[in-house]
Amino acid sequence: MQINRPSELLRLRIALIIGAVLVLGFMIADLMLLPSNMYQLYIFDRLLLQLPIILFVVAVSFWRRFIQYRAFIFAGLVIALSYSNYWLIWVCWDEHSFIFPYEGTILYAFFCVFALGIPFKLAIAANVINILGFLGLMWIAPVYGDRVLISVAFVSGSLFICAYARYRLDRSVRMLKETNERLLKLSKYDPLSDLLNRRAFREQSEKLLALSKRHNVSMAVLMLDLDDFKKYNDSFGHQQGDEAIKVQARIMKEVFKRETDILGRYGGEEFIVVLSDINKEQVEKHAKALLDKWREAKLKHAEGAKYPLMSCSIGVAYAKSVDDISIDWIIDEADKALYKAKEKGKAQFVLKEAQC
Ligand SMILES: Nc1nc2c(ncn2[C@@H]2O[C@H](COP(=O)(O)OP(=O)(O)OP(=O)(O)O)[C@@H](O)[C@H]2O)c(=O)[nH]1
Repeated sequence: MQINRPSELLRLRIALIIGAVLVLGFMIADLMLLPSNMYQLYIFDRLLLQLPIILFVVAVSFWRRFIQYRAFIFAGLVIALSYSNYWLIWVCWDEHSFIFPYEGTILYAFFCVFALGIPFKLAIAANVINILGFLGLMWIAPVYGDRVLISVAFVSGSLFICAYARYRLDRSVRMLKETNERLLKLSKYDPLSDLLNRRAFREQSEKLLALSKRHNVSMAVLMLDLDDFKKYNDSFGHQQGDEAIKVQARIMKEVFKRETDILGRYGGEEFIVVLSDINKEQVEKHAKALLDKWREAKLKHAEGAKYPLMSCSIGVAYAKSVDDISIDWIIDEADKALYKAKEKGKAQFVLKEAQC
């Protein structure tokens, strides 16, 4: 699925600014807790280290490849913020014997992983680096005394839960996307032939007609119908009939390969193709190719069918100019041509030059 870049960028910038405001908000609470001789040190860490780091990332967000690399940048951000916090904990303890709380590390991790959206694998990597940093800090400066072990367990446990929650969330989002794609496909495609269903076909052909009108190009509609299909079904069974429908769809896909070609299942054994910007000779060539491919398929027909091999009849409506035509009208013209092809003996095509 394609992400909407401008709104995603804006959302991330707002999240970063909220992060910066939270750092400032926590400063007020922390300053009430800290002895005044540590203000300078604390303000240095928050205003001259952490805040510039966040603002640097805001500035980097204007880089044109930011969206592509954002996960790595945010992983770097959470590591930088956590290590600046470790530095503060260490200096507070080393120079002032003050026990600075470690909870900020956990807040940074949850904020960056969930609000900024660091994906699971990078969240694991960043959190492992941060846990190792915390272990190192406790090794060189056992700030929390006999609570060191429980502090290490609390930080490691919280960062692990953070990464695991990200894993679950990523998995749920992935499953939701897959389900959505499946539902979208089901709502657009006929499951048996894997061609567009009637509704989706109509939508797309209306769009193609509008486009053809704008560019003043031609349009053709081919209506295909399997010959004596009732007899085939009655002889070989419905399931075998379904196989013949699949062969028809395969043949259509082999013949019509342009991105703009619209292929649909119009009804039971009726199929439809809409082509744009094409000349009459090319359309005739395609119709012949469809008939040839049926001959090559050599699908034995039922006893009593007009031909020994399965075939289809094709009605073609060709409009050199589409200025005044509607999709219903040109389909109707193709239907009339199909009727003629059936009348003339089936296994052939009839082309009608459509003029309003
Ligand atoms: N197996 C199968 N048969 C289908 C499906 N949809 C429609 N049919 C059958 O298609 C047959 C269409 O029969 P008719 O409309 O009488 O046309 P026909 O026998 O092909 O005769 P002509 O069109 O004159 O050549 C019917 O027997 C339907 O049951 C389907 O999805 N699967």
